[in-house]
Amino acid sequence: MDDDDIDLDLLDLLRQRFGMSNQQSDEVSSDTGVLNDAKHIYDNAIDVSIDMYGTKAAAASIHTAMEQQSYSTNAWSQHDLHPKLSEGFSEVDMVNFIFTMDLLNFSFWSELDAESRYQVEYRGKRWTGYNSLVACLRRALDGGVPITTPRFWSSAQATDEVFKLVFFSATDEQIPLLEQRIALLREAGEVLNESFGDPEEPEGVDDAVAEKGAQLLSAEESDTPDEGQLIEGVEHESEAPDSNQGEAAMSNLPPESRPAADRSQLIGGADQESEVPGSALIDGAVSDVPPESGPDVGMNQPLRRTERESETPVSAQTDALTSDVPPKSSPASFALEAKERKAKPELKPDHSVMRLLEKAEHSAGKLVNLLAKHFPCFRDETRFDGKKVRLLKRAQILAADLWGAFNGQDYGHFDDVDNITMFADYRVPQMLHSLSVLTYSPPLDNRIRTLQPMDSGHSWEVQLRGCSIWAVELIRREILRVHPDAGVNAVLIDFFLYDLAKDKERVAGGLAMPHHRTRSIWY
Ligand SMILES: Nc1nc2c(c(CN[C@H]3C=C[C@H](O)[C@@H]3O)cn2[C@@H]2O[C@H](COP(=O)(O)O)[C@@H](O)[C@H]2O)c(=O)[nH]1
Repeated sequence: MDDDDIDLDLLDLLRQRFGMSNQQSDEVSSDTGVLNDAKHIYDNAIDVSIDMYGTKAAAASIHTAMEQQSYSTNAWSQHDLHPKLSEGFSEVDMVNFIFTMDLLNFSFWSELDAESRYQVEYRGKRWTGYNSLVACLRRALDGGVPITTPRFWSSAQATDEVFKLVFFSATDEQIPLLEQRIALLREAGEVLNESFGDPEEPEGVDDAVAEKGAQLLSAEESDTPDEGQLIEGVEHESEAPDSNQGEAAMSNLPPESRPAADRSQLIGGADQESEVPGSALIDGAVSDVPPESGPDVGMNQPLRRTERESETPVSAQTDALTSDVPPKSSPASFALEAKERKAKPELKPDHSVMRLLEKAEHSAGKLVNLLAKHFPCFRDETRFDGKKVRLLKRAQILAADLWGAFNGQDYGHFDDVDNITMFADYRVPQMLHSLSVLTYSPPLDNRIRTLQPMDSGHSWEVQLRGCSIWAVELIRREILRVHPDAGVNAVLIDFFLYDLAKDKERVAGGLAMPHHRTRSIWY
């Protein structure tokens, strides 16, 4: 071999040494590295620590409560707004809905009070937080906008105005990071089309069909006064404040296409009757909520699960702020109404997300790594103590939501779902602190109590997120140490803690300790 020849073996060795191996371009590991990175953060954290006694007590209480409630993946479908096969969603509809949802599943917290904060009107109720996102998606689908079809996002019909109507608010506050959400959808649509699209499928959305979807948005009047339909025609009640670009853009729309916003119906959520009985605090776990401050929702008082089946689930009631209005028909029946009312545009199914799932070969870890590899917006990584750390919250919750929605079958079947960690958001850390699992240094504690934001990537934020992941891992290990057959994993513990946090927030008017405030697309 003379000097000019490239030593391909050496090149391959170097590529593999520096993680550039072209093998990786075809295959991904099933190891996400998140748990190891969380342990690294915990081992080097100085402002967040994990209390052993609090962790043991929380593990016992969480296990008891989960047993009492037979908490399982079934809880996922008990959420009133989550799409269900039984409602007429096909498998591809479900997969695309969940991908869209977890693409945008971040940063819903608001500086405003319950009445003024961003909220979405759907099925005669007002929804906030995570539920506001799910309500937006369902409302758009009811209104004939193919918001969960990836091909639509980068099509000519998906204008900024259309997106802004999808997320339009029942108050003056628009959804946080609206511009970023629109950009993420377009970017993800391009990636899906380029890397996972079906060559036989048309490049863009069928214009005539998408045009009908857009027309439904701006129709002058709907035949049936239907909260579920994107509301058209009525003059926007108030001029959009300058700071609210999204609303301002909408106020530039022709009046007939601006969403109505009848804010007179808003009823404060906090003074709503509590559905969930108050209950003794969790044995052994000291809560931040002093007893005299009113009933707290401990974990040993099972949520009235039957109510969750028949009524808006407790975790969603925080977000249902208005008077009862008979819930809107489900998308399946709406589709029939739409056929009578207008020719509901039938978009050809977009299988690109399904192809992405097939590439993961029923490995949640591979799916998470594929998402991080192909989609910058899922690449939830940062640096801590001089080391790159991966947290991958939305990539992991996407795998978990599929697992929950399909009850671990079909497109929700993952052989390694137990390797998925807690999802490092802002809600579960708050719950872990209120259970005395996480403790904070005085300056961090003060920063959170005084509602001062912290930058994305700040050491405090990374410690909160990493230590939360590790704390849930320790809770999982403790439950299985005492109850080897408990059948819990970090996903179910996380889902349970999130739902519990929402229940406590609804019943106790918010947890005594607020959550940390970072405006971020990562969680
Ligand atoms: N760790 C964790 N974080 C979660 C969820 C969920 C909802 N999951 C549903 C699926 C199954 C469960 O039963 C839930 O019904 C949303 N979030 C995050 O919280 C924040 C929103 O909070 P708030 O503004 O208060 O709604 C935001 O960062 C959002 O990404 C979860 O489960 N775990």
